[in-house]
Amino acid sequence: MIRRTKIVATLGPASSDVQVIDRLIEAGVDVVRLNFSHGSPEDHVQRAEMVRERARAHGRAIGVLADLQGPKIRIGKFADGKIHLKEGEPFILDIHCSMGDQTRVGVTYPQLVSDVDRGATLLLNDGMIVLWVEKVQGGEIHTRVVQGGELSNSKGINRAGGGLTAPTLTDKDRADIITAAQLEADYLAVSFPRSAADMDEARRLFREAGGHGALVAKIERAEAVDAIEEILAVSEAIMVARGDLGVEIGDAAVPTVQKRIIALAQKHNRLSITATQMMESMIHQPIPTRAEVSDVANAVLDGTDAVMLSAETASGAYPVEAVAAMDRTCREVERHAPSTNTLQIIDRPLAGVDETIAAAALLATLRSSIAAIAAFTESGSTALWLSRANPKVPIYALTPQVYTRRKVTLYRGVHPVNFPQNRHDDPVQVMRAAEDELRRRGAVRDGDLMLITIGEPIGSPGGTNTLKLVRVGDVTHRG
Ligand SMILES: Nc1ncnc2c1ncn2[C@@H]1O[C@H](COP(=O)(O)OP(=O)(O)O)[C@@H](O)[C@H]1O
Ligand SMILES: C=C(OP(=O)(O)O)C(=O)O
Ligand SMILES: [K+]
Ligand SMILES: [Mg+2]
Repeated sequence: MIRRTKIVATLGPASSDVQVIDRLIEAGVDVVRLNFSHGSPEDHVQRAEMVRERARAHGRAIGVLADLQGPKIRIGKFADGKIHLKEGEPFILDIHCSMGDQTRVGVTYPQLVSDVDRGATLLLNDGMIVLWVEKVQGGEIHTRVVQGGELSNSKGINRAGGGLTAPTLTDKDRADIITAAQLEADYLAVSFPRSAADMDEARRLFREAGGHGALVAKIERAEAVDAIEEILAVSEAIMVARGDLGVEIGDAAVPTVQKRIIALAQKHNRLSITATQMMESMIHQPIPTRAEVSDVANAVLDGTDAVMLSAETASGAYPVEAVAAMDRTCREVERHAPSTNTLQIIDRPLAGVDETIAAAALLATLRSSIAAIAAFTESGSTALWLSRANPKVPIYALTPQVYTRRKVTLYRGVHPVNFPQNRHDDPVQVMRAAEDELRRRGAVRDGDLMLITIGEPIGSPGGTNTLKLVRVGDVTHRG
């Protein structure tokens, strides 16, 4: 069975050459994430081009998600790339330091010195390293290591209890939005939004720069959890960004927030990505822990559209194995799990014609054994409605639009298919061609039942109004 939950993999130094990208694609990556917190704009442009070139070679569509850094404070770089901090040692965050060593490191946000005082606790690398502030002296924050460990280049710094003062979109983000538009990002992820206004501002800048992609609100601060409904109203997708979120609201609060916001996204017909530390131990080990497998499985059961890999694929030793571990976990869970939220779409008042068609399609899959759904779509909206209905049957989004094929890579249960069509085509011929295409792909066989959704006129967005139940290979309906 084809996997319904999508896999997002962050690209970095461990996943930048053609061989690794090819293996990631073969292992089943659906969307790549370019993390603008690391690397240069040129690196990201090159990676996006390489991924698209390799995706074409594999006959696949792969989405590109550009993730802005946001107002996150980060440490600078180390001469040796990383150091090892031991409990009890002194360590200095120094705004004038350009190359770090065992005693000190730079910070990206000089104002940090006025934001912290003696007694503050600083959490580095999503809370892995804990520093206690002893004194602030000029441009130096003198700390004592409370919890040590490995500290490498550009790791984030949070203050325990949250409270960042910087605005959501930094000057770097504004420049990176232009790069994201130039590399035709299919998704733009905004870090640390507090409100709908932050998302509106990012969208305005992205559209002004010519960006066509959808917007992802990263839920990673307490204010965003409180403002979740207004943020969902103006975003196509949310990310449960558990790294920073865990630091801000406490790790123990994350699982229930995750469940709540995935359910809300589903209810509002929005997409959701579950992110961070999903297969963390695979940075160093070829197999995941049981706890990590359970974490991925639970996100699938929560109904997330996608599960995400961060350092596992960006800088870890086993990027391909990490994708493979996610892939087998998702498939196994999907085989046994009941389809979540299935009846929600049928129970609630239906808003539009396309939503009604999606509900009818879902009902058909519950009553008959349907092998696949072929959805003709221009903008992807029919595919989104069908995906929100969450049938157990694969949904093939048939579209001539390359942007749409790349966008639906994130939609749970939806698989993009390149399908040329135009408004003068005869609908009967078009549907027959769809049947042949799915048969050619092995998605259906002669004798199977399949559903087709289509609108009139063919090739115009938003017009889906027809649901057809077809027996594959049956010549009588072929007109
Ligand atoms: N483009 C990149 N270049 C270098 N290192 C990267 C890149 N992307 C990710 N990484 C590494 O992987 C780690 C985890 O990835 P991610 O979650 O994307 O970043 P972070 O947690 O730092 O925001 C990063 O801290 C960094 O060490
Ligand atoms: C995905 C996240 O954001 P980033 O990796 O950019 O810090 C997170 O905080 O979980
Ligand atoms: K980021
Ligand atoms: Mg974050």
